[in-house]
Amino acid sequence: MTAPELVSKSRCFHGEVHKYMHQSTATQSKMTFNIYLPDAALTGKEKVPVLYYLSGLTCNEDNMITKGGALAHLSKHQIALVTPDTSPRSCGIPGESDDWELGTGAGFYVDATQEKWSRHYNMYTYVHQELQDLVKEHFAVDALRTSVFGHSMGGHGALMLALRNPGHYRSVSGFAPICHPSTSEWGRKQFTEYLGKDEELWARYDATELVKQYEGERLPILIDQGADDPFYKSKQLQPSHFVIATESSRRNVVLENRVQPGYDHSYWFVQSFMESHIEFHAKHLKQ
Ligand SMILES: N[C@@H](CCC(=O)N[C@@H](CS)C(=O)NCC(=O)O)C(=O)O
Repeated sequence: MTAPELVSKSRCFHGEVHKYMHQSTATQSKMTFNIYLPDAALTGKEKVPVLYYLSGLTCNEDNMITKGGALAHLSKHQIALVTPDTSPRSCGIPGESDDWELGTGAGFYVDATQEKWSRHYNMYTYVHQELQDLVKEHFAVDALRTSVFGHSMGGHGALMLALRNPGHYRSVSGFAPICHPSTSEWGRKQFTEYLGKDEELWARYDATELVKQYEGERLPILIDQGADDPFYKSKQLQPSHFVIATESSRRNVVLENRVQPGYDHSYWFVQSFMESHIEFHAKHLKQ
């Protein structure tokens, strides 16, 4: 695997934030990501646990790492953070950037099967496999201690990745995750476009459908949802569907679901609960 190309490097909270670009096999395009490495990982003294964060619609690799308020807490726990982009970019697909809910910035963490998108839009393989292989090879992270979290579309991506791959992620959490994409406009629109009309295939990427079938190792899950989030109110997120599916199927998942009065969908909300999510992951990553 060719080494990623360093684009920039900045010191921050007793560690460094690096931005890299690399040619991806999964997406057949250049991809960028940021990685925060605490000093222990930079000196090579020890391999540190690693958290992957998946962003929401319209985001790139920078939104969370610049305004999520995560780095001080990651430094305290000596955990690395990887923030990938949310889609391939500038692939030459007709209309790829015309709609903020589709294409650029909206990859939905699936492997597209529809011809228009299938060459490049393979974000599932990219974030779950290719990027993690690359990070493991080039940085001092302990891949056996990996967890995943995310926001909105990325919160769903995190839940879906963890439920599809029992034992791979120690813990998973979401800030206002889309929870049942087969039943909400955010989800149906993108699944139809990327995966076609076969709803059985959708179910393999839908966190609520996946939790009904989960047979893996014990999976700790934390969800925070702002009560004043307009996308929650308009039923794009549907956390209650996920809660009911979890409770009724009695699967090997331990879910803490919290609704936070007064908070909306923005990074003001995300940064308000970031410390609590990192404490949650640190507990499981250090066991
Ligand atoms: N552009 C949309 C909002 C999209 C949105 O809220 N995106 C969330 C993720 S779903 C986000 O994190 N946006 C980027 C940011 O706040 O930095 C609108 O105008 O309603």
